[in-house]
Amino acid sequence: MYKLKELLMLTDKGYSDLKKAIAACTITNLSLMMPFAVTIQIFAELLKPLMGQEITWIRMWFLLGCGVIAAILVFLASKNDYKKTYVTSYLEAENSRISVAERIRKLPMSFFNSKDLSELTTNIMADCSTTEHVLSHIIPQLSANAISITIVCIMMAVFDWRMALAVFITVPFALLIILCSKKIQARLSEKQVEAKLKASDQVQEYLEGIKVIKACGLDGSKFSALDNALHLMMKLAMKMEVVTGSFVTGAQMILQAGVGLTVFVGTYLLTKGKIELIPLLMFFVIVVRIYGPVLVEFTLLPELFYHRIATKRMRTLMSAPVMEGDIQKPLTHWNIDFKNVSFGYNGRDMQEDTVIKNLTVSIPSDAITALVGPSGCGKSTISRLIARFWDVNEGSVKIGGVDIKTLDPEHLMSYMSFVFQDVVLFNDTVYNNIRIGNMEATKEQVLEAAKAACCDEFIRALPDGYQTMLGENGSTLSGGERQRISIARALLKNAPIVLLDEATASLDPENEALIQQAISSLIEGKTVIVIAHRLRTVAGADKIIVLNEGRLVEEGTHEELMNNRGLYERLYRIQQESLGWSV
Ligand SMILES: Nc1ncnc2c1ncn2[C@@H]1O[C@H](COP(=O)(O)OP(=O)(O)OP(=O)(O)O)[C@@H](O)[C@H]1O
Repeated sequence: MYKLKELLMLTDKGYSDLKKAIAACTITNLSLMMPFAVTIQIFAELLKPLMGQEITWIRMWFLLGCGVIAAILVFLASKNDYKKTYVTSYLEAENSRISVAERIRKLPMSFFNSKDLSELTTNIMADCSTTEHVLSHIIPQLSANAISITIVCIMMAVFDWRMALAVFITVPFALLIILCSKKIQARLSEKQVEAKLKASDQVQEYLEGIKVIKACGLDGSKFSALDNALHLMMKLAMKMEVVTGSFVTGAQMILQAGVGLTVFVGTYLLTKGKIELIPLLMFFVIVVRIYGPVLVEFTLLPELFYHRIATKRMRTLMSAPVMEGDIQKPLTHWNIDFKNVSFGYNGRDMQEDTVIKNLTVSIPSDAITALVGPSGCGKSTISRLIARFWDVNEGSVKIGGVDIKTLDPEHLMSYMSFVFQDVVLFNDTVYNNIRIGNMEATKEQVLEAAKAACCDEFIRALPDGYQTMLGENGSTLSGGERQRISIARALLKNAPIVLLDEATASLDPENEALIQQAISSLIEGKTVIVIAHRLRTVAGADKIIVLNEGRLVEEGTHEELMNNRGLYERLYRIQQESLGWSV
């Protein structure tokens, strides 16, 4: 049984609930035998005239009374069974969804580089639903049926072992067919799951890229890729049904042969005078009744095989190593030091993919530091390393002298605010989207942050003001408005380190002025790291770090770097010249 807990990836509570559910289901199954036993007794009573005996009416009334009591007991057992199986399985599935989401939150970004979104969605939604289904509809019924079938088998064998043998002899053969099909079904299930993932990937890509698809006239080719993926999914689903159906039907046929066998053996024994008519008739009734639960077992088993694939995927996710570091030590200084840092998105083994190369640089506290350099030189990567979205492969990043690898990632995050160019807004109210910055903030604080980020005016003009729903990723707002909401969020967080990545790059001058004003409130008295392409926007920074191909090439103030006449001066000059261009 312990293996079952591992196999189904259950929590301790889930496992103990499953045991209760199996017990409840077994009780229901056994209680269902009571009306059946009463029916057989009534049946035997009714057949008495055939044997030249009289019906005992007192006994008949007694049996009817027993029937009513049995029906009440069945009702109570089913009610208990329902509560124990369904309610607890839904709770367990909810728990496993939460633990998967929690795990995902703790995984390093490198994990997400190798996984796509639809696979993770499948992990959280479909795999947990499979667990839900297996816990509510499969395991308790399967176990309870197996227990009650065994009890009936033993009882029948005690009564007449020859007849019991005739009834049950076909069961192992039919079961063998189901077990033999396990490998084929598992292979097909895996293919089917892959096809489903591919199809949901295609649907997602099609919907996300619908603008580009239309603009570039890709409807035909992109749609045929989607069409093919959906067609493959349908084909595999049908194949799966046909294969599963064939095995189950084959097993059913063999099992049903037991009815004929029982009649044959029974008639033989009757003619030889080795069995009475009434017990024989009882066996005939039982053989029809008992094959029902056995058939249910055969249809449930393939579903259990399928569940193993879902748990395999969940197991991979749950065993992926989380980010190291659990120190919650409060940080008091905000100077950031990179020492001999090397980093590549594909890990330390892929030397040719190294993005940051042996970088040693300091970012002073309570000052504005700009990261500049040609596109792809690693500016954003450095900001990701500071936030520990990724861990360095070599060297160290220290904040206030503490190696951030030793810190709990969530604790570290509490010291940082971000403003990125692509703002993520949630399908929630404007108010809640700002409050995400600090869930403990009061209403006044939220409004104050919105005002400081120049959002208040446009938010009040929205149909429901702060309570306006934003739609998916705030699609109803302009780029500048979205950006200001993200600044309000960062302001509310009031973290000592602020990372700004190209925050004003794609905005018109009016919006840019508003955002500059919002940013000024945000960065006041903070350790600020700005990533900028347009060098004139960072000319006033306290320190400018110039990178090229992942290496530090220059550092200093704007004046110092201009005097150096190096890469910075060259990039600055080119940008100034381009300002004079017109289209
Ligand atoms: N998630 C990722 N996985 C693999 N490689 C990545 C990833 N993100 C960035 N890179 C690569 O790392 C290198 C540096 O990227 P980065 O975004 O840090 O440059 P950047 O200087 O910020 O560029 P830009 O100014 O164009 O935004 C690039 O070659 C890029 O292709």
